[in-house]
Amino acid sequence: MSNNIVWHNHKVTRAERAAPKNQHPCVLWFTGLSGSGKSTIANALDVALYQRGYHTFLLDGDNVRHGLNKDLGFSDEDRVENIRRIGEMSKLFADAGLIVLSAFISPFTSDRRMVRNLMPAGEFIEVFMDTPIETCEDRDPKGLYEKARAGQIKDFTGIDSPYEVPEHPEVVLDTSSQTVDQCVEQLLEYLLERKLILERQE
Ligand SMILES: Nc1ncnc2c1ncn2[C@@H]1O[C@H](COP(=O)(O)OS(=O)(=O)O)[C@@H](OP(=O)(O)O)[C@H]1O
Ligand SMILES: Nc1ncnc2c1ncn2[C@@H]1O[C@H](COP(=O)(O)OP(=O)(O)O)[C@@H](O)[C@H]1O
Repeated sequence: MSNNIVWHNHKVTRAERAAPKNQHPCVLWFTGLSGSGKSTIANALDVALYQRGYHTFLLDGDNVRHGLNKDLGFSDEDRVENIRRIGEMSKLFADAGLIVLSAFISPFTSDRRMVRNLMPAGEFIEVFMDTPIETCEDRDPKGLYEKARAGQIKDFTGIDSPYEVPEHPEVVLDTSSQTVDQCVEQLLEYLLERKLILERQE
C-alpha cells in the first residue's frame, strides 16, 4: 500500500451539500435474512422520501453483486469484503449529502460495526429486520430457501451460514406483524425525531 496518499478535504462540506434539501446525511442500514423485507421496505421508504422532496440513494444486495461486487461470492471472507466495499460506498454517498438506504444481509456484527465506525455519530442507523426465519422461508420470494434445503445452494444465511442478530439496532421492524406502510411510518418518524429530515413536505 502506498504511503504517498494525502487526504483532501472538500471545500464544500457534506452538511452544506445536504442543507438545501432540508436533510442531514445519513446511512439507513437494513440488515436481516433473505426474505425478511429489506428490499421491499427500503424501496418503499425511498419512494416516500423522494415524494416528499428528499434526496436519497438506494443500494441493494442483488444489484451491487451484479456490478461492483460481481467478483464476490458467499464465503465468510467474500461477505466481509462485500460489506467493506458497500460501507465505503455508502459513506461516499452520504458525503455527497444524501440519505443512503443500504439493504444487505450483512450477517456479521463486526462488519456492521466497521461501517458504523466509518460514519459520524448518529448518522448510521441500523435497521434490523426481525422477521422470523419461518416467515422468510414461507415467503421464499426467489425460491432460494427451497434450493438451500435441497442442498443446491451452499452457505445460505440462516440455513448453513450464520446470521448474528444486532445487539443495539436503532430501529427494529418485523414484517410478519407490520405492514409495509407501518414500517415506512416508523422509519419516517425516526428520521424526523433525530432531525435527519427537517420537515415533512406533504
Ligand atoms: N448463499 C447465500 N446466502 C445468502 N443470500 C444468497 C446466497 N446466494 C445467493 N443469495 C442472494 O444474494 C443476496 C444477498 O446478498 P448480500 O450482498 O446482501 O449478502 S451479504 O450481506 O454479503 O451476506 C440475497 O438477497 P436477499 O434475498 O435480498 O437478501 C439472495 O438473493
Ligand atoms: N409487511 C411486509 N413487509 C415487507 N415485505 C412483505 C410484507 N408482507 C409480505 N412481504 C413480502 O415479503 C417479501 C420480502 O422480500 P424482500 O423485500 O426481497 O426481502 P429481502 O430484501 O430481505 O430479501 C416480498 O415478496 C414482499 O412482497
